[in-house]
Amino acid sequence: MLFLPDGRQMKAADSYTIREKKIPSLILMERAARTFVETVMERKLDLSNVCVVCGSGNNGGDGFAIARLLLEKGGCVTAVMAGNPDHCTEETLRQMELFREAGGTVGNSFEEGEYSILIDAVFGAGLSRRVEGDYLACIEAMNRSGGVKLAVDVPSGVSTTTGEVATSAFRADLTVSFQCAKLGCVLYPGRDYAGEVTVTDIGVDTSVLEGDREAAYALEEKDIKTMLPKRRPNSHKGDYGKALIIAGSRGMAGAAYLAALAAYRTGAGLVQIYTPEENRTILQTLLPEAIIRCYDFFDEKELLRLLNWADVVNIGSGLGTSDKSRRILQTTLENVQVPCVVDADGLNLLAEHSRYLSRLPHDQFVFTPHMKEMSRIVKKPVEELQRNRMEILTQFTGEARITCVLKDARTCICRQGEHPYVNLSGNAAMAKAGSGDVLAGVITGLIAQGMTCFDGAVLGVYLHGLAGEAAREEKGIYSVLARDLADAVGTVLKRLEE
Ligand SMILES: NC(=O)C1=CN([C@@H]2O[C@H](COP(=O)(O)OP(=O)(O)OC[C@H]3O[C@@H](n4cnc5c(N)ncnc54)[C@H](O)[C@@H]3O)[C@@H](O)[C@H]2O)[C@@H](O)CC1
Ligand SMILES: Nc1ncnc2c1ncn2[C@@H]1O[C@H](COP(=O)(O)OP(=O)(O)O)[C@@H](O)[C@H]1O
Ligand SMILES: [K+]
Repeated sequence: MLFLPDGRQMKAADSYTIREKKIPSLILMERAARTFVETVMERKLDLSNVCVVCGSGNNGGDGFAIARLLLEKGGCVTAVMAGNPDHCTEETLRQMELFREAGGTVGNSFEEGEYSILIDAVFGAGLSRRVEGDYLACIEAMNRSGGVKLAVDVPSGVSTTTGEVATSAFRADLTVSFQCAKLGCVLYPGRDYAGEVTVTDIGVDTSVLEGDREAAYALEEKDIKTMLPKRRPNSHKGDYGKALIIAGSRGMAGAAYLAALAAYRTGAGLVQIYTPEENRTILQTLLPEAIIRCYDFFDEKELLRLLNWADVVNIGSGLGTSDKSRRILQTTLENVQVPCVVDADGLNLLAEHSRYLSRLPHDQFVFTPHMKEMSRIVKKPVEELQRNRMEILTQFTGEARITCVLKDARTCICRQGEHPYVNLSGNAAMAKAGSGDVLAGVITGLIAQGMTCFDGAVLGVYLHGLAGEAAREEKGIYSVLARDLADAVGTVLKRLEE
């Protein structure tokens, strides 16, 4: 598992390390600079005309230390103090002095031009407001200049909390981040400004973040094995859960198919689809392994019987928003006693009838909205959600007390009392109809096998992204279909088995 702290959280970890581990700030700075320069040397970059632009905070201190170490490597290096020297931190002043003692010169304004390497050490994790005035002009001039562009810790101008760029930010080819990638460098648009992100170990103790429920995590491939439900030799289908998929409407049999297929591919023992009568033949043909139960009209008794049968329910993919669908959703939300994944039209109906939210019989619900569906639920524009996704998601899950998977190129998963997760797997091949139905099916399949709603959601999203990577490998970024994703879940799980 990786921490993805924002600036405040990283500062807390830095301070903890300085205070409790007795590692002086100047030593951490020296380590940061050394690992940065190691990265430059490993990549055999041209040191013939290096410019390091420094701010007055500790990011600037890193910059001066980097300038000095590159000078020692034989580089031709100039440094620029872009900030107000009177506001320099003690460490930054000391680093500037050391650079001068080593023979370096410090300019006081950045000259636009051609460099072999241009290093941005203006702002790091301490950015606290919009970049304006001389700073803005400096960053824009840096962006117009030539050379390999490297950012120290964070590209200046990117919010470490949201990834937002309020005015402008440095456009890096490579960002060398210390100890952890910062949250804002994995969320968009910050991700685009950061370029490639590499993380170096400078010995900051991040254990203090374990106690901070706001600090975000990301899964890594090595985490999956311990999380995946086990399959025992002496077992039968009943041991891996009965999943009820309430999905599909006229012309939308595919959504039910994809969700059910994905639940099976993920390992669910038995999948039953509840869908309109006209989908019977299609689904029976596409997925003979599933039980197909069909309806012509709303039959409350039958629905309650099915809800009673299931170990996990998945409702909403392609369900439609007719009155019949609404009644099915309402009955399900009010009566289901097992974990329940609500997707797509289930969420659209819920947004129209927000009173259903206050009547959920328990907290074992997983909502899987994409940005537009979430905007309908929380009644905020998509742009606001994109700018401030974590805060809005945290507030929503605090009030609704459910697990919520907010889907996007960087999907975020939240539940009150848990660390939020940001998903780092997947790619743009997945931006295609039906991908979300597959995700709902994967999460349902994991919960069917006994995972909690939150763990099933976190792992499901990560696996779904890995499946996207495997499918892209085989079919290419343009041609992956949602059903390839469901099949690729199998490829990924098999790889993990080996
Ligand atoms: N001991 C530590 O805390 C360590 C810090 N490190 C480096 O220090 C950085 C964090 O240093 P700081 O906390 O000093 O923060 P920064 O150097 O990122 O910047 C903070 C300074 O910029 C000002 N500022 C913030 N936003 C501004 C804006 N939009 N316009 C104008 N001024 C603005 C602040 O008032 C403050 O003076 C990290 O990113 C990392 O590079 C590393 O050296 C490792 C150790
Ligand atoms: N560019 C991308 N990078 C990574 N994942 C993506 C990208 N685009 C889409 N996805 C993933 O694909 C899924 C799309 O879901 P959704 O929009 O609900 O599709 P649908 O409703 O058509 O099934 C989500 O899980 C999302 O995270
Ligand atoms: K920077």
